[in-house]
Amino acid sequence: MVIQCAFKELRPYLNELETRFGLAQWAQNCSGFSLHYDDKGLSLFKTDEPKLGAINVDFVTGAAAHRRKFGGGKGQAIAKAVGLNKGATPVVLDATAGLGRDGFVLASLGCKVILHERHPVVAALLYDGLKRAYSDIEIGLWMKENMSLIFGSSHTLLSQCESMPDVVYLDPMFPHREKSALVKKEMRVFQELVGADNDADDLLDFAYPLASKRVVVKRPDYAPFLNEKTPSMQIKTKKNRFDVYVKAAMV
Ligand SMILES: C[S@@+](CC[C@H](N)C(=O)[O-])C[C@H]1O[C@@H](n2cnc3c(N)ncnc32)[C@H](O)[C@@H]1O
Repeated sequence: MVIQCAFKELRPYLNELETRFGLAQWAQNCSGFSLHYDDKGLSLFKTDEPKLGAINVDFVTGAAAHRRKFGGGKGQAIAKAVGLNKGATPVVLDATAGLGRDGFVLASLGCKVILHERHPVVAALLYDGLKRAYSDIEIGLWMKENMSLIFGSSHTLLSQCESMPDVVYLDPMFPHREKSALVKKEMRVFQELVGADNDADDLLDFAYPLASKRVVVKRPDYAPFLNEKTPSMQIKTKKNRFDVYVKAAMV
């Protein structure tokens, strides 16, 4: 994998990312992708499919800004799954953060969100998006208070947590059933870059004792329950469902 920056002035920051996330070591074993850093931030490209364009994390403008200002509110499925329709604003540990989209929706709805991501490239993209958001004049302070990232595997991190979050949120990768052309560009790149999270079943066993109120698992509608454990309730959307494992009432 090629890792490059647009101007030499940007090199120190790229070096910091390479060190923090071990990108250089990872790049040796990964072909077909490139990481490019310029004044818009860090972007990932799939080199054999340039038409897919850049994948990066932008919490400040575009879709994220729109969602923050005009998003679906506490009536949307993810909010109900986490328990926000009961007026609570829980601490949520998003143990499979990805690019932080769900985490950002939850933060926009009033949750404090701690993100865990173990894939070096995904974590670097997320870190870069958070860093740019932290320095934004409008949302910087709020982002710093409500969204933070820990790089590492939740298989280890969940057992080391010192305080109990109200909710642990899980959205591991699951093989897509649809033909690849139909799958959203980001999901296609993720499937190739990250692969299937075949060890995801174990996460429920780490998450359940840790959460004080509930564990929420996002699954495609055709996926089996995580670790074959039947949830307390389900909230369904068109293509996904949220399996909710309730431990205590939200207050
Ligand atoms: C489907 S994506 C999550 C998408 C995310 N919900 C979003 O809205 O952007 C799954 C992510 O979980 C990460 N992941 C899976 N198992 C993990 C673990 N044990 N610890 C940390 N991250 C994990 C994968 O690397 C991948 O980036």
